[in-house]
Amino acid sequence: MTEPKRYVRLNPRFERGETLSLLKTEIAQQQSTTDGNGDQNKYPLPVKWLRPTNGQFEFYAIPGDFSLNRSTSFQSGRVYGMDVTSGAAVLALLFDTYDCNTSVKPADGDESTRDDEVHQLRVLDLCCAPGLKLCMLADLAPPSSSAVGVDISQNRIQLCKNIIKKYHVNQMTSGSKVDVSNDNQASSSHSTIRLYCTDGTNFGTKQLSGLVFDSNAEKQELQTQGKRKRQNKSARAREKRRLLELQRQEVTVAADGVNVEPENETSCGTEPNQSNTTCCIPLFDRVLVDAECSTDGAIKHIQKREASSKAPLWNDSNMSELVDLQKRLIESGFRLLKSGGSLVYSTCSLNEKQNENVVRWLLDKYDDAFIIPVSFNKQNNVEKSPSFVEEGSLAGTIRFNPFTNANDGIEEECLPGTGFFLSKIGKRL
Ligand SMILES: C[S@@+](CC[C@H](N)C(=O)[O-])C[C@H]1O[C@@H](n2cnc3c(N)ncnc32)[C@H](O)[C@@H]1O
Repeated sequence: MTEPKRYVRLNPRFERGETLSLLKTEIAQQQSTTDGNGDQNKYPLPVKWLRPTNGQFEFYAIPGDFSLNRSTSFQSGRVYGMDVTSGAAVLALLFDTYDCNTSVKPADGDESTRDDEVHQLRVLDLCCAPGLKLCMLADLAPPSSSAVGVDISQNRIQLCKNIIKKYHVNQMTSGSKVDVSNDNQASSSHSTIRLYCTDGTNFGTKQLSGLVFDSNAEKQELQTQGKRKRQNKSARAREKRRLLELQRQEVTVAADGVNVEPENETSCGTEPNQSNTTCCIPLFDRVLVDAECSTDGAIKHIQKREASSKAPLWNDSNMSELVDLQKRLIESGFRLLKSGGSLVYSTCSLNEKQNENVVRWLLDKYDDAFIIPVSFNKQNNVEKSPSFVEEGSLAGTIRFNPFTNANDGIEEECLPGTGFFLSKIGKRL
């Protein structure tokens, strides 16, 4: 099996030209120390089939054998190592120009439109760790939006925290560390990110708990403790108190009905100002359910499994448990979605049971759920979708198939690094 394709997404906090030029130099340097075929000059190569946002490409292909971890571009937080398919899920969730029935047809370099250009969004990522999609959601949502990430795994949520600190909290301006003395600017122009370590299948149904990170609180803490890397005892206690208070406020907002329509819709479906509303949190405009899956589409996971005899094999019994978890996750995400909002369900599996069948199950159970067909063929100067983008067995759903025989050079260069399924689902008003 060949090296899977690899991609980076540029961190918008840095000047793009500088980042691309640094990356190009680093690719050339690594290449000169290995037996490359001299073909590396073309990298980093923009991924054209994913339409640019704000006139700028989001993703660039890099050589499959480039050691990203060792590069300054990566270590300094200028680039995220992230597959294009993950980007496709985030863009489909935030931007309606990927919807098949939208009339918006951007011209070359035009800005993509978001259904809700000016208003801040409340976004939920129900299986968020390690957090690359969550970071992208927070980067591309309108200013002052809030992004809430939930994950059941403590280890993975810790990883997620570190990634958010690296890319969001420590770096707010071009090429420099965050100016913690200017907290207003920092918190008003970027999305706030909160992380909960808890079970996504029942998030919001009972007393809210598990808030482990808030990006604004983290910035304030940086301000208080300066550049010290390790927190002392009192800083940890202060952080704990602050998070508990923020968690309490998240619930109070819904219970008091402070946020007028449509925020007075709550996850418990109860009206504001009723005494039993303390268990409720405000619903979300957008929800991502990037569910736990068998990872059979991910080339690097396949390679790992081939190399290890310990990797779990899927049988009827654990597969049906997995599908059951996926159904509970998608149902929970749909319950937390506002009417008129949209949800993306995705996996890095190409197995119909974990994909189309889970979505079919939701559509059968909820009359107000419907598919919003998505397409990636409206990108610049390209009339048809790349051949590795296929429609799933359920109309309007999308599969990225990296095992396709790409039929032209450009497609070949920008084949996804993983098999991936995504479906966009709306909730009727
Ligand atoms: C495919 S990964 C998510 C990747 C992530 N969206 C990203 O882009 O970095 C699936 C995640 O689901 C989490 N998970 C599994 N069961 C869960 C549950 N019941 N509630 C919340 N998260 C869960 C796993 O810990 C894992 O981190």
